[in-house]
Order: sequence, then C-alpha cells, then structure tokens
Amino acid sequence: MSAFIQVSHLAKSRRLPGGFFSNRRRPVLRDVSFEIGRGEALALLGPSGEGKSTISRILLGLEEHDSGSILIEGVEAPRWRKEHPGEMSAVFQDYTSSSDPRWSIGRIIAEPLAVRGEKADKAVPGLLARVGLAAEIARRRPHELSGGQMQRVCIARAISTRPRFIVFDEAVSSLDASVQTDILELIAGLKGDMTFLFITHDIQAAAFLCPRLLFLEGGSIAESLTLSELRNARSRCARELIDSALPFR
Ligand SMILES: Nc1ncnc2c1ncn2[C@@H]1O[C@H](COP(=O)(O)OP(=O)(O)OP(=O)(O)O)[C@@H](O)[C@H]1O
Repeated sequence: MSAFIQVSHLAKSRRLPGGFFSNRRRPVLRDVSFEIGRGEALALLGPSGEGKSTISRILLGLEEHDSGSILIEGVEAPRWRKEHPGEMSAVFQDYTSSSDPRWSIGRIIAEPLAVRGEKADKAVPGLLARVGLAAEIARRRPHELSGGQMQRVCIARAISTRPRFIVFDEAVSSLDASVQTDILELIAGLKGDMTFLFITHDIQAAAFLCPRLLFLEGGSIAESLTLSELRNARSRCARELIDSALPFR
C-alpha cells in the first residue's frame, strides 16, 4: 500500500499557563512518525490528553506544529490542502458545536459545496440517503434531531465534497452505545476509496473499523499493530486498552 500521508518526527509544545509573558512550554508531541496508506483505515489510540486531537488538528491544518514534516501524496501538507480543496474532511465528537443551530439541516450539509461554488441543494437528498436519513430532515433544525441523527448529518456534511481523506476524531464517543454501533456501521460502509484516520479511546470501535492501530504514548508512537498482532502488544497504553476491553481477555 503506497503512503498517502507521511508524518515524520512531528513535535509540538504548548505554552504553560502563567501569564502572557511566560515562555515556559510543555511538550505534547515529542517525535511522532507514522504513515497512512492510500485507502487505509488507520486507528490512533492513546490515553486522554496524550495529543491525539492535536495530531488531527495539525493534519487538518487547524494548528501549527513546531518541527517535523507532513507529506500528503509526497507534497508538503499546506500546499496539498491548497491544491486539493475539500479533499480533506473531519467529523468531531461535538456535533452540536460543529453546526449552526439556526441553520436548516439542508443548509448545514450543503455549506461546504456552496463555499466551493457548486450547486448544493440538489446534492442534499442523496447525501441524506447515504447516511440513512430521510429527505424531509433537510427542512429541520439541529435541535429537532437526536444525537445519532445529528452525527449522521455531520458525516453527510463531511462527505459532501467527496473527500479522499477523513479524520473521525472521537466521532462516536458522545453517543449511546447502541447508536455508536449504528454510526460505526455507517462509517464502515462509507469507506470506498477514502483514507480514514479514526481517533478514539475505544479499542473495540477501532478494531471494528481499522485493520491497523497506532498507540500514542509519551509524545510518540509506542506501537503500530495489526489486529492479529494485538495479543502480543508490548506498550503500556496498548496493554491497558486491550485489558480493559472484555472480548480481548
Ligand atoms: N487549545 C489548547 N490550548 C492549550 N492546551 C491545549 C489545547 N488543546 C489541547 N491542549 C492540551 O494539549 C494536550 C493534548 O491535548 P489533545 O486534545 O490533543 O489530547 P487527546 O489525546 O486528544 O485527549 P482526549 O483523548 O482527552 O481528547 C493536553 O494536555 C491538552 O490539555
């Protein structure tokens, strides 16, 4: 599988609280290197606060890194994002703040297309159908939908521009267990040629969607394991996550 994204020696520190003039910084990412193959679904796991979302925000161009490089199809990430508008997308945990509560669902889904100057309204019924929602939902507003329905709307919006790469950052974490399963099945069914990065604390969800799992610990990738290698995990964070998941015991 050829590399779609190559992350090399990524490092990022954050300013410690202590006033505007404080220069004290705390490393979050020390030396993170990994590849995501073209068309691969890759999971990124690790304890809370370890820097998983920081990596996703850096990949998406929402945050700067201090050093290291990110190549997408062999091109520096900022240039790739500029040359491929709409081809990188994301679904976040908080579906409420991901969408304007005053807008109709149709407008929320169509916005990324409208921004690109494409005819948006015609695409909405098809996008709703792809995520298992009825066309009439386009007229409703976010407060009229359940959490699971709203996350489906966020997924419809994320795929509206036909991205080639999607980050799912804790995209099922705030949903009830039964709804989580539905959304995981939806995500699994969408894949096609897309490349996925699936960020989660939930090793069972990761193993359901992704054939390979990365474990982030101490600011770098502690292990990269395929599903069949999970039983031989050696890093502390991988072992803890595996031991906490009953089916793996
Ligand atoms: N905007 C920010 N300003 C300051 N510190 C931040 C900011 N965002 C994250 N951090 C800090 O950076 C570190 C990494 O956060 P990050 O959200 O990337 O971790 P995470 O592994 O995704 O955590 P979780 O699993 O809890 O979402 C944490 O210590 C966090 O408190």
